[in-house]
Amino acid sequence: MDRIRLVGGNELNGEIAISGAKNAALPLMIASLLSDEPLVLHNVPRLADVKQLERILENHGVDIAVHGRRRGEEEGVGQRMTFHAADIVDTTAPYDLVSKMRASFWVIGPLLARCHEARVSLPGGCAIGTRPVDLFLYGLKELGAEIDIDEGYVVARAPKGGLVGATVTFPKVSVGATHTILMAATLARGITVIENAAQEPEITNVAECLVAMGAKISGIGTRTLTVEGVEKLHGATVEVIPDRIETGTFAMAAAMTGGDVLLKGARPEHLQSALDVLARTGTTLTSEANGLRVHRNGNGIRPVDVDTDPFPGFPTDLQAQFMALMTMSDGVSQIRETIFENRYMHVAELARFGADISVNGQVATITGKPQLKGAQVMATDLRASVSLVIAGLAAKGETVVNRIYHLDRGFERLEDKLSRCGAEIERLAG
Ligand SMILES: CC(=O)N[C@H]1[C@@H](OP(=O)(O)OP(=O)(O)OC[C@H]2O[C@@H](n3ccc(=O)[nH]c3=O)[C@H](O)[C@@H]2O)O[C@H](CO)[C@@H](O)[C@@H]1O
Ligand SMILES: C=C(OP(=O)(O)O)C(=O)O
Repeated sequence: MDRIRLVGGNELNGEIAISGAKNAALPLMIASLLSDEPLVLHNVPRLADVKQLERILENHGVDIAVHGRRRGEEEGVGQRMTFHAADIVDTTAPYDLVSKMRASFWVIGPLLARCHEARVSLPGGCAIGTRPVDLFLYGLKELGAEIDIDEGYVVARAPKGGLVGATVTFPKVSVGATHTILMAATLARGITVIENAAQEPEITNVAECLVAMGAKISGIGTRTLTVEGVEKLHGATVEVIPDRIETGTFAMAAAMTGGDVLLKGARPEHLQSALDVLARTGTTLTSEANGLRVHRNGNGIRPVDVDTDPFPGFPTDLQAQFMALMTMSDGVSQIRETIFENRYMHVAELARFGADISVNGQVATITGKPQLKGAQVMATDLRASVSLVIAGLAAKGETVVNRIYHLDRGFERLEDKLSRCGAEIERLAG
């Protein structure tokens, strides 16, 4: 299993190109199931999760083409891919494919809408809590689906003539359930109103893609989405938004090591709450025409308290990285994780660097130290893994991060991007 070795202590200086967002690319790829015409996606990141979803879509009969880099295009530019679901040949998403990744469960929406049936294994994904699917099932039932759970599979059937529009009021904000019901509703008969919808930028990216495919959606970017079902969707060409979690991760890395980094292509408005928090730590953030500049000189890191929340709040996917930063603050800070009940797996690993963190229920209390020391650590889930890399970049001496396959699910060319900015970091194969 590959590992990452790094020697901490170097400032980060230079430019990092932000990749396409994993959490937008995945549902956009899934949206291709809704039409028999090709969906072309630009800026798709090269990630293990994208590869895994390709396998799942191919199993349903989707033809996938990756187009080569064009002359004059920068190396490392996102992939341009075509997804053509001319015929859905199989409406089952099997356990061995779906169990590796949470988002693969979302195929249930388009399959049910277009083929009127779906058999999808209960999902996997990062082990950060129980992650139930009750909100998906509630929403699909409201649209008229009949649902059974059979040997670990959700078996869903639409009524004769297909799904029927309805009002779906989520008792809790869910990104995945919003994506799924939104996609399903585009081909349902009549009007669907999704109340208490997630407002994450990735939802907007998908909603705008669906509109480009001929869907009728209003309220995009708000808590209430209204969808007027249409008979058919057509092909479209859509760009994946830049990854706000990758942006925030590198911003926190630069805040921790010090230095001056331009995050090229970043969209600050997609992570304003996280940037506001970073500014309060004493980091200077400047929006520039081609991205976001992050700068911290030798000043200390001020402690800041944070609660995670659905968008536009502070993202849970940046909680671990922010905790890493707080381990070297000038005082005591508290983080309250409100989205997932078990997203503190990195705490025990950060302690190996000498970090002082205690957890009581939802709240982690971090007492900052002037210096961390490099250590052997184990990556536990995607964002936890990168928090260990950030800690290692600032720690004195050598760090080895084991089990980095989690990182490859969500960070494109991480070592390359960091080493170009002066980090001493390498991948050890095997
Ligand atoms: C691939 C992808 O985009 N993953 C993101 C997505 O995950 P994901 O879509 O899985 O997260 P949700 O927004 O659905 O989860 C939010 C909360 O709702 C709960 N819940 C969810 C569904 C359900 O049926 N019942 C239920 O109780 C979850 O357990 C969690 O406590 O949003 C999360 C919250 O921003 C991010 O951390 C993940 O990176
Ligand atoms: C939790 C994440 O991914 P997933 O929902 O696929 O587990 C993530 O992207 O941080």
